[in-house]
Amino acid sequence: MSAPSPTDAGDAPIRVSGLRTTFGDKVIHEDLDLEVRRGEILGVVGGSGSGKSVLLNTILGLKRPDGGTVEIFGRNIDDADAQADIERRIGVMFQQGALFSFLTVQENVETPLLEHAHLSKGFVRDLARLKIKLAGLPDNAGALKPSELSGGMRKRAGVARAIALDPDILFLDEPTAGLDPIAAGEFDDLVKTLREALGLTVFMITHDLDTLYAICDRVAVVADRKIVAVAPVAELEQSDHPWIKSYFLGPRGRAAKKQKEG
Ligand SMILES: Nc1ncnc2c1ncn2[C@@H]1O[C@H](COP(=O)(O)OP(=O)(O)OP(=O)(O)O)[C@@H](O)[C@H]1O
Repeated sequence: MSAPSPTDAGDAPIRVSGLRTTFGDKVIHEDLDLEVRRGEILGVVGGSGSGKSVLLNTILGLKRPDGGTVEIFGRNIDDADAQADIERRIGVMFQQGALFSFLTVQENVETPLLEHAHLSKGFVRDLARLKIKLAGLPDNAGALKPSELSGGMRKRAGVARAIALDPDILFLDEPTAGLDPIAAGEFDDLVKTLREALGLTVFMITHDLDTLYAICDRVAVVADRKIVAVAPVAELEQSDHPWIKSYFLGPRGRAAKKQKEG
């Protein structure tokens, strides 16, 4: 068996160790550890203000840690030489899709391809069309501006842009927030299909219990400034941690479990 290459971090493409983050005197994370396994869909949950978005921003290199390390594909995100490679191999869909409002969907999806891949204009156009289709949007969606899309379609357009460069990791920030249950279920199906079709590792912040039950292999719980548990939902249901207990065994948690079983 050949040794793994430096960019091939065994089965943990994301590894966070001993993370400390602060805003002034306020400590958000202290000694936080998290490993995301290759090919899994990891849901990240936690109470409002527990630090999920700050964790995401720190992993993405948008916020500097005050202590500890973040490695993506086995390389420290602080390593200037690794940054371009890491950036090219991850896709991010922020809440609402974060699309450029003055560009069409097609142009939004072409943007990362034009920035990072040295391809002909015609090839970029065809690739963008393919990603739009993969994200489950109809052919005519490419010509529309984000304001002309429904909330669900906007999120799909955000996904199309996030997968433009064939990333290894897809980060999703509350992807089903604001969608009706049918659109949310369809979005879950899309994430699962893309994971299988593209071999993605998915890191997804969500409040949506249905999503956790439907598609997440494991769920990481942010509480008490760290990750207090990472496990499949069935295991978390047995946890004694007060927040986890109230989250999974409260009325909404029970309803989501019932729907999954039904
Ligand atoms: N730019 C900032 N300056 C100061 N404090 C901040 C900043 N960004 C976040 N915080 C604080 O960090 C803490 C964690 O915020 P974060 O947005 O990560 O929570 P969250 O778990 O994503 O919450 P929610 O589920 O409500 O989105 C909060 O107390 C928040 O007020």
